[in-house]
Amino acid sequence: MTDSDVMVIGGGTAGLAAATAARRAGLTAVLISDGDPGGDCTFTGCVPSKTLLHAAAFGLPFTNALARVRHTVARVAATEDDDALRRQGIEVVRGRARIVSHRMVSVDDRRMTARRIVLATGARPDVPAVPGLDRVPLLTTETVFELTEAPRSLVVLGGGAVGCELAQAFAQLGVGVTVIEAELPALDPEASAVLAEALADDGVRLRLGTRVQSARMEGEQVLLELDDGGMVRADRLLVATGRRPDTHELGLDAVGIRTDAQGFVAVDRHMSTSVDGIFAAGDVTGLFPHTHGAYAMGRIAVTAGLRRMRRPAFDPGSIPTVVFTDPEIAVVGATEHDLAGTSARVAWLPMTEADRAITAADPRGFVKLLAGPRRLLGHAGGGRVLGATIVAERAGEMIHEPALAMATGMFTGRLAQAVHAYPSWSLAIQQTAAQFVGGHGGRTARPAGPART
Ligand SMILES: Cc1cc2nc3c(=O)[nH]c(=O)nc-3n(C[C@H](O)[C@H](O)[C@H](O)COP(=O)(O)OP(=O)(O)OC[C@H]3O[C@@H](n4cnc5c(N)ncnc54)[C@H](O)[C@@H]3O)c2cc1C
Ligand SMILES: NC(=O)c1ccc[n+]([C@@H]2O[C@H](COP(=O)([O-])OP(=O)(O)OC[C@H]3O[C@@H](n4cnc5c(N)ncnc54)[C@H](O)[C@@H]3O)[C@@H](O)[C@H]2O)c1
Repeated sequence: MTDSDVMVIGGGTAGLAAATAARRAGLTAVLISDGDPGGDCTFTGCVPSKTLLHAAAFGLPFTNALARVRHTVARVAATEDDDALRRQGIEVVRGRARIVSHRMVSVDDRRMTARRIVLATGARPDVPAVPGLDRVPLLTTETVFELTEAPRSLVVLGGGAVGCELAQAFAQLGVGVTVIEAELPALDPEASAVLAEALADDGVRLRLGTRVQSARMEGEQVLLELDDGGMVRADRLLVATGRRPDTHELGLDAVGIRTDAQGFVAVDRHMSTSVDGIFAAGDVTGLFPHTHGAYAMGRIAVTAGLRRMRRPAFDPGSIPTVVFTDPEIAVVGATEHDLAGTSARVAWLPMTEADRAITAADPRGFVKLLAGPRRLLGHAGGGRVLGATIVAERAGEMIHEPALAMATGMFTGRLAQAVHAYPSWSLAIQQTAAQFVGGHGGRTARPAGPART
């Protein structure tokens, strides 16, 4: 006899999704959380960063913007606190869990058993091994939202999603920001170019293709020496160079759970780890480090074990990602450089030709759709959607149409036929898709190749 059907370790998005899915399936669920339920997304990730971006774009002063962040975090956290979970029948245990055996977990002196265990312990900021970095005061996403006063200057190490979003927000709040990025992210190069220009327009200084060699304090300021011979000084340093799995003292070795080279827990498509009865979901797997991915994985970690046939599986292929800068950068599926040299075709529409962008006086960006031949039918009907990159003020909303087309195997001709409202941002999707089945505004689809317009 076990204490519960499902025991979830970690109260972030993946853990909450798993516990809720268990209850919906009529199973008993225990959620072990070492902090307030909500995890990274609510307290140190999506919610504070998107609130800050919004407050900065709205022109709030720094202290008001950070106060709004704290207020918003509290509001969201209240929707998923212990009481809210107990009302759903989820037993919440506070503390740091450790796996004892493939059916048993301990929290302090308490031992609990379950038929199924879900690891959803997330990830933490990863600070690179740069000489001197361990001796300078630095901010990470776990501390940056606690600032109460604006620094005059901020250097951001890492120009990924965190680096770009927070650099833009801080710059708009009046802080002098420099971003140091070793390698350009694997975005469509045209998307990177628009983003770089937008950041520069907001006053962000970009030091691309360079690494930090050493760090030290000089008076009150942090001084970073770069491998291109340059130096950057700033009042504060934000390290945003990626994340490592939070498996510290979790006891993975006790039961032989396999991890990859970076320590992320290895799982199959059904979120099963290498140990029978133990599943993993969310950032701790390193599979798709976004909240909506964590949510999907958390549900699958429970529901896949309930079925023998047509078991739910995690397929990140048609799940979009959005960087919430201004303009937004949204991507689903393949990019053009992924498909260069294949029989795929690409259609491109600059937002300068999209009436909604013109009326909004923000014609930055473009829509790029990629389509490939279908079996037997080839490019008839425009081919099936293989990917999209959209850069636009509302790209994060527009991307869901090509994402849905991918998930349902729709061909681009259908997107072109569906009458879109004028002048919506999404009309640009119809106009781009029309290039696969005739043309739009003198533009027609061309073979995918090295990115060009
Ligand atoms: C600044 C920032 C902005 C972001 N913005 C976005 C965005 O806009 N959109 C998006 O999709 N994603 C965004 N993300 C990513 C998103 O926050 C994560 O992908 C998501 O929160 C991961 O959820 P999770 O449940 O896997 O992990 P987490 O939310 O990290 O939850 C894991 C929980 O488990 C707890 N825990 C760990 N070990 C134990 C243990 N042994 N016992 C008990 N509890 C334990 C942790 O304390 C934590 O509370 C952002 C991230 C950051 C840092
Ligand atoms: N909108 C969103 O969905 C969103 C927003 C923020 C964060 N996130 C997620 O949160 C996680 C963390 O984001 P992140 O931006 O920290 O990680 P990231 O992996 O997205 O980017 C880290 C960047 O730092 C650079 N870098 C690494 N070491 C460096 C060094 N020594 N010097 C200079 N540059 C270096 C890398 O080249 C990379 O571009 C990611 O998984 C991301 O997907 C998502």
